[in-house]
Amino acid sequence: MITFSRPAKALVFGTTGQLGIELARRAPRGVEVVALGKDAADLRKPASCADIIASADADIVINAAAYTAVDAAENDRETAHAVNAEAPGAMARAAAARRVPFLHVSTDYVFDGAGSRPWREDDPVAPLGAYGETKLAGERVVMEASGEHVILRTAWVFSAHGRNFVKSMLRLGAERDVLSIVDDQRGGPTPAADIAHALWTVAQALHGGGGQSGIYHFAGAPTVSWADFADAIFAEARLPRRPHVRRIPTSEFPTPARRPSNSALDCSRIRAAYGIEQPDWRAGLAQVISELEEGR
Ligand SMILES: NC(=O)C1=CN([C@@H]2O[C@H](COP(=O)(O)OP(=O)(O)OC[C@H]3O[C@@H](n4cnc5c(N)ncnc54)[C@H](OP(=O)(O)O)[C@@H]3O)[C@@H](O)[C@H]2O)C=CC1
Ligand SMILES: Cc1cn([C@H]2C[C@H](O)[C@@H](COP(=O)(O)OP(=O)(O)O[C@H]3O[C@@H](C)C(=O)[C@@H](O)[C@H]3O)O2)c(=O)[nH]c1=O
Ligand SMILES: [Mg+2]
Repeated sequence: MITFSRPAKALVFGTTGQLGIELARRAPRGVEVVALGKDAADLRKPASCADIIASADADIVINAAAYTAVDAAENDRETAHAVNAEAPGAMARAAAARRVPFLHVSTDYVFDGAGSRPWREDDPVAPLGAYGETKLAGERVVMEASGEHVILRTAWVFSAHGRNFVKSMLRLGAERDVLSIVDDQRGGPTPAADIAHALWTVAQALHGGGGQSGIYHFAGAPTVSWADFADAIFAEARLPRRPHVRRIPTSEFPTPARRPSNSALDCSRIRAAYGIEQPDWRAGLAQVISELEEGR
């Protein structure tokens, strides 16, 4: 468990999502967490989120809220832009005015997925869809606020809560003998618990006066395809019968939003700056599945 050397008050936006839940569970010693759900802070109203920061007397602000429905965003760009870009911008400016660090989360979907080399933080961005575009716009306004900030780009997040690929596979796997899963999109599945730990580590460093602002990549290892990930899920889960994963190309699984083929993130910068290692997602997967099976 992380311990802060001086007491701190952390304002966390987002309580019901994968990351919001894990941030609350892993709150470091010495940190008072004030977590705000949509009822208390609606990111569709950026100015009201900024007002909360302006009057909160917090030492650190973490944004775990976002519009994450990748396909729905294609037809709901305005809402996605308000939540993923305008609100984080307003929040970052309010935090900067109070000289408080702002921690924000972004995505591998800012990249177009070309090539096979893991993406570095300063590689060219070119999102393929509305979700990625609005998240990229969010990164830019957070940086332009010019306060102390860390933007953690992560990928393929999973946990026992919320909507994610692991839970989708367990649900579909209980219903079908064969699942067709894309095998030509590769990335690093990332346990939400490990992202929470990384963010609290960064928060501790910034609060203690160390730590460098900027964008950092943080995703699980090893890099796999969605089909590989599905196989690993079925190997770990205790389903009555193990479904067969049929490996298909993306062309056989049409979706409203395009996804990157290569989503792998090079995570060396955060190791150098903060000593944060890439987690092995297989350990996190075992934990998430046992948490889900205990809950049954
Ligand atoms: N999920 C993934 O695979 C990935 C996620 N990310 C990023 O990581 C971060 C955390 O994602 P994750 O925890 O998985 O997301 P979830 O979809 O699990 O949770 C999103 C959270 O945002 C909240 N939210 C949505 N709209 C609003 C709004 N208008 N006002 C206030 N709160 C709102 C939701 O609240 P409610 O439930 O009430 O709607 C929920 O608490 C995000 O920045 C996301 O873009 C990056 C890469 C991959
Ligand atoms: C359910 C299903 C999905 N798929 C494919 C579709 C897609 O390419 C891939 C994963 O599906 P999902 O809907 O979970 O993926 P998606 O919602 O695109 O997940 C993304 O969410 C956002 C928020 C991010 O930031 C990304 O990092 C990424 O995690 O698997 C199949 O091939 N077969 C299936 O039966
Ligand atoms: Mg999805």
